Amino acid sequence: MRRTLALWGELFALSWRRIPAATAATLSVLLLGVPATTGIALSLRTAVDGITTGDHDTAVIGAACAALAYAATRTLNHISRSLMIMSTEKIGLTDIHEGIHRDIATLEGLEHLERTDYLDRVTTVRTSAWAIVASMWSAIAIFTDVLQLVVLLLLLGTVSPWLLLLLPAAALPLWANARGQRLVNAAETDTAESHRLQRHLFKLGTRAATGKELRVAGAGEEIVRRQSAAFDDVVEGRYRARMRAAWLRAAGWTVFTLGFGGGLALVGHRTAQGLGTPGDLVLTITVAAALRQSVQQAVYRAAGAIDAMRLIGPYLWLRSYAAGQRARTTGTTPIPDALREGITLTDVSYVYPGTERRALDGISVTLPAGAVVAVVGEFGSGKTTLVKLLSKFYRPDEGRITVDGTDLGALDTDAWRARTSAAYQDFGRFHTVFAQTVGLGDLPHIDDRERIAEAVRAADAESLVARLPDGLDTQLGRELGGVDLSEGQWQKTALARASMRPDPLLFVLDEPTASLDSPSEQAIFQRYMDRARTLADRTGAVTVIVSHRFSTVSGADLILVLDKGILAEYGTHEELLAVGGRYADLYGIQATAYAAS
Ligand SMILES: Nc1ncnc2c1ncn2[C@@H]1O[C@H](COP(=O)(O)OP(=O)(O)OP(=O)(O)O)[C@@H](O)[C@H]1O
Repeated sequence: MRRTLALWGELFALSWRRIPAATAATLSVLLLGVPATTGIALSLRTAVDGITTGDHDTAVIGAACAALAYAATRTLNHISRSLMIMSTEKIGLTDIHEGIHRDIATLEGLEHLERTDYLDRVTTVRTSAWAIVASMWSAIAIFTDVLQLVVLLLLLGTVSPWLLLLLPAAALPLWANARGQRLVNAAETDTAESHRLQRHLFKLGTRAATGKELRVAGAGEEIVRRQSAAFDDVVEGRYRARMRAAWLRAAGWTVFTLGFGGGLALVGHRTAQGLGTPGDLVLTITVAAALRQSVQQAVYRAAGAIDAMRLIGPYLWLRSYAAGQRARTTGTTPIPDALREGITLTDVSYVYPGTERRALDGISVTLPAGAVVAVVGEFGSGKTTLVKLLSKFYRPDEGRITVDGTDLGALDTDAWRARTSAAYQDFGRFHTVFAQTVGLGDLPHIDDRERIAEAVRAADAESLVARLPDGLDTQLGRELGGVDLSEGQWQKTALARASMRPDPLLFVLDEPTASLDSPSEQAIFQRYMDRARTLADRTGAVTVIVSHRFSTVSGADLILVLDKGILAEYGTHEELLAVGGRYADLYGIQATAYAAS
C-alpha cells in the first residue's frame, strides 16, 4: 500500500509538472464539491425555518441559495468527471504509456518476454497506463468524498450529537466494498492459470494457423471441451467470490440504511417535541440523501482504485526490473573497428531462468576472425541459444565470451548490436512499407534506397519485390491495408534486413532458409557464403550460420556440432567426416535421405 501511495504521489507530481492548469482545475473542482453539497443542506434548513417563522426574506434567500448550490454540485460533478478523464488521458497515454513501452521494448535482454511469470506481468501492464493514472485521480476523488462525508456528519452533529454515531454506519459500506473487491481480486489471481489455459485453447481453436491441423486431427470438439472446462473453473471461482462480495456490500448498505432510518426517526421525534425546528428535519433528510450519494460514489471509486492495484503491482515490478536490468547490463568498453583474433567461448554454460536443464553446457571454442562458422545439431540442442548469447541477449551463467580478448559483457551493448547483423529463426514481420521493413536493419540508413536495393539483391528477393504492386513502396500487412506475404517471403525480407549493414563484426543467420524451397536454399547459402568472405576481408567478421541441413554448410571454415547443449565435436567438414563421429553419422543419414528423395 505504501508503494501505491508513493506512486500516486509521483503521478500527481508528474501531472502537476506537465499540465499544471488542468491539474489545479481538476483538484479545485473536486474540492469545491464539498462546500457546494453542504451549502444545499444549510440553505434548505434556512429556507424551511424562514417559512415556519414567517420570515419570508430569509426563506427566499435560503431557497435561492439552495437552488444555486444544487446547480453548482451538478455542474461541478460533470466538470470534475471531464477534467479527470482529460488529465488521465494526457499523462496516461503519453508519459506513462511511453515509459511502459520503452521499458518493454528497449531492455537489453529478452527474459521479460520469454519467462512465463515475467511475461504474465508484462502482458497485464502493456495496456494499463490509462487505468493506472485514473486510479490516482480516483484516490484523490475518494479523499474529497470522505472529506465531504465528515463535513456532512459534523453538520448532522449540530442537530443532535447522537447523529455522530452514523459515522461508523457510513464507513461500513466502504469497508464492505473494499473487502469484497479484494475477494474478487484474489479469485482472479487464483484462477489466472486456468484463464491463461482457456485463452490459449480458445486461440488454438479460432486461428487459421492451428485450425487446419485441428480439423485434420478431428480435435476441434476436444479443444472446445477442454476450453470450456478451463472456463468453468474460472467462472466458478470468480462467481463464488463475486457472490460473497455482493453479500458483504448488501450487508454494509443495510446497516447504513437502518442507521439513517433511526437517525431520521430521532430527529422527527425531537421536532415533534419542540426540541428542534422543521428546518433540522429537512437538513437531516437532505444530508442523508447527500451522504448516501457520497458513500456510493466513494464505494464506486474505491472499487476502481482497488481494481487498479492488480495493474499497479506489475507496473511497479516492470519499472524496478527495467531499472535493475539497465544498471546491470550496459558495458562501456568500445568495440574494435575490425576483429583480429575472433570470439572465444570459455566453459560457457546457460540455463534458462525457471528451468533446470542446461541449454548450453561447458562450451569452449574459438570462432576465428573472418571465419564462417556453422552450428549444427538436432532440435533443442542449443544452437539458437548460442547465437542469442553471442548477440548479448543473455549472459552466460558460467564461463565467459570474449571478443578479441575483451569480455563481451564489458563491451558497450548498443555499439556491439550496431556491429551485429542477424536474421533469427523467429524473424519479425514488420507491417510497414517494404523498403522500411528492410531498411530497419540499419536504422540510420532506413531511407537509403540504394542500400536497400543492394540488401534485397543479397537476399535474392528481387523477384519478390518485382511482384509487389508498388515495388519497394508496397505497404505490408493486410490489417494496415497492405499485402500479405508468405512465410518464405517474410523470411526473405528478414534476410534482406540482415544484409543492410555493410560492416558487421558478427553476422548471424539462424536457420535462414527454413521457410524456403530447396533451390532458393542453395542459392541463398551460396550468396551468404560469398557475402561472409567479403565481410571477412572488410572487418574480420565472424559469420555464424545455424542449420539443420548439413550439406548446405559443408563449406564452412568451422562446424560446431551441438548435442543436448554440449559441444560434441568441431572442425571442418573433412575433419569431422574423418573422425567418423556424430557429424559423420548425421551427415550420412541426411545425404542418403536427400539422394532418395
Ligand atoms: N525461452 C526459453 N525458455 C526456456 N527454455 C528454453 C527457451 N528457449 C529454448 N529453451 C530450451 O533450451 C534448449 C535449447 O533450445 P534452442 O532453441 O537453443 O535449441 P535449438 O538447437 O536452436 O533448437 P531448434 O533446432 O529447434 O531451433 C531446449 O531444451 C529448449 O527447450
